[in-house]
Amino acid sequence: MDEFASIRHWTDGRQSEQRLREQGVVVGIGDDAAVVEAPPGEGGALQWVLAVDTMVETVHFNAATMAEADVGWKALAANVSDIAAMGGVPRHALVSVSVPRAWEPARIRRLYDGLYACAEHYGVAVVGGDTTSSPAQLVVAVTVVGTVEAGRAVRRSGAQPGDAVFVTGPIGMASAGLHYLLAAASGEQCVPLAAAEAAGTAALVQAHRRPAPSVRAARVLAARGTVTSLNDVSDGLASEAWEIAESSGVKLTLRESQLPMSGSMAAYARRSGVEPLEWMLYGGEDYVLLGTIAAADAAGAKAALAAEGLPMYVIGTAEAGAAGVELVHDSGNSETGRRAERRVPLAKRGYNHFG
Ligand SMILES: Nc1ncnc2c1ncn2[C@@H]1O[C@H](COP(=O)(O)OP(=O)(O)OP(=O)(O)O)[C@@H](O)[C@H]1O
Ligand SMILES: Cc1ncc(C[n+]2csc(CCOP(=O)(O)O)c2C)c(N)n1
Ligand SMILES: [Mg+2]
Ligand SMILES: [Mg+2]
Ligand SMILES: [Mg+2]
Repeated sequence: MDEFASIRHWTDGRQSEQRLREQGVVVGIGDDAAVVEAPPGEGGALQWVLAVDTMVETVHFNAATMAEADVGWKALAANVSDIAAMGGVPRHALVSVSVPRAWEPARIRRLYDGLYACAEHYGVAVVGGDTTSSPAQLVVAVTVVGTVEAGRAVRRSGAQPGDAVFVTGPIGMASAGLHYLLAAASGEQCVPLAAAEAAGTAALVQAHRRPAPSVRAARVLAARGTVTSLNDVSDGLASEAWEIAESSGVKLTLRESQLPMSGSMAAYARRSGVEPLEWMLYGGEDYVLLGTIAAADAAGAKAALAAEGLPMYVIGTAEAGAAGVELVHDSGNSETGRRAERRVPLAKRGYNHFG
């Protein structure tokens, strides 16, 4: 199959006319560039929200950790997560794939199975991309275009002293899943989900392979007008917290006892002799949101999300002071009343491509 036949094989007839119409697609896959209608805002102008993120074989995944469809899902999801982190709605995606010569077109077709599944889940129209060969590794770069109500994008820089700090889901699971997958890997085979089910790590593996960005939660939160900053957790909680702290000029104090830890992660950490806090603070790829909100609205926001079946965990506070992040070790025995609190500065550490 040549390049053009391959592109058709991967993308032809994958999305309904209705989805494309809904996202104002005038010219989709098949011309020099896509053309989409500038969406009219409901009750006000919209602004564009643009993001691109790349996944590279051996850096972001390998043959054992993810199947092709997982790579497709996650490549789009990582971008959808960045749009969510601005309070926006993801709409259009451009997909660039650089394919090793040894890869059959059927493998990329499977990548598109996952990518289109994610696109459908979040209402995104895939409108184009680019295709090249690659000397060795697969590279997937996805660009997502979204919209946000004019002037309402939620930045990293708005956190105020007194705000509550929150996350929209458990953290550390994706990293624990990766730990399991790397340990369970044997040869070039993708570790089957059935093996993870038997090992009690299926939820962790799925968190790693199929992250579910908090678009809905971000929209509910942003509409309240009380959320002062948002960041999605790609490089790890500590690293993202540092970004908010530095760009907002505040100190974030996180309470260890409030960090949402999944039961399966805690159980797997115990079994494998790993300190779970390491995954939660420095693991990354959670694609939940970390943010700050006016303290007076924290309970109201939590209730509004709960009404939609969405979690929100208050994990700390923003304070005046030198930009930085502190962790309060407060996981002492609350029954005996011995809660010796210890504050430690949190290292500005996380996944770093050049670190
Ligand atoms: N090569 C580049 N050229 C121009 N801008 C870039 C480049 N790489 C990153 N940026 C910009 O730098 C900022 C931070 O990018 P970064 O990729 O760290 O954020 P992120 O996408 O939220 O995190 P992650 O990639 O870890 O998910 C963004 O505004 C991004 O658009
Ligand atoms: C095989 C394998 N080894 C290591 C990792 C861990 N990892 C890679 S990139 C990244 C941060 C997010 O990426 P980015 O900053 O590019 O968005 C993390 C935590 C993995 N997923 N697979
Ligand atoms: Mg990025
Ligand atoms: Mg981000
Ligand atoms: Mg990163």
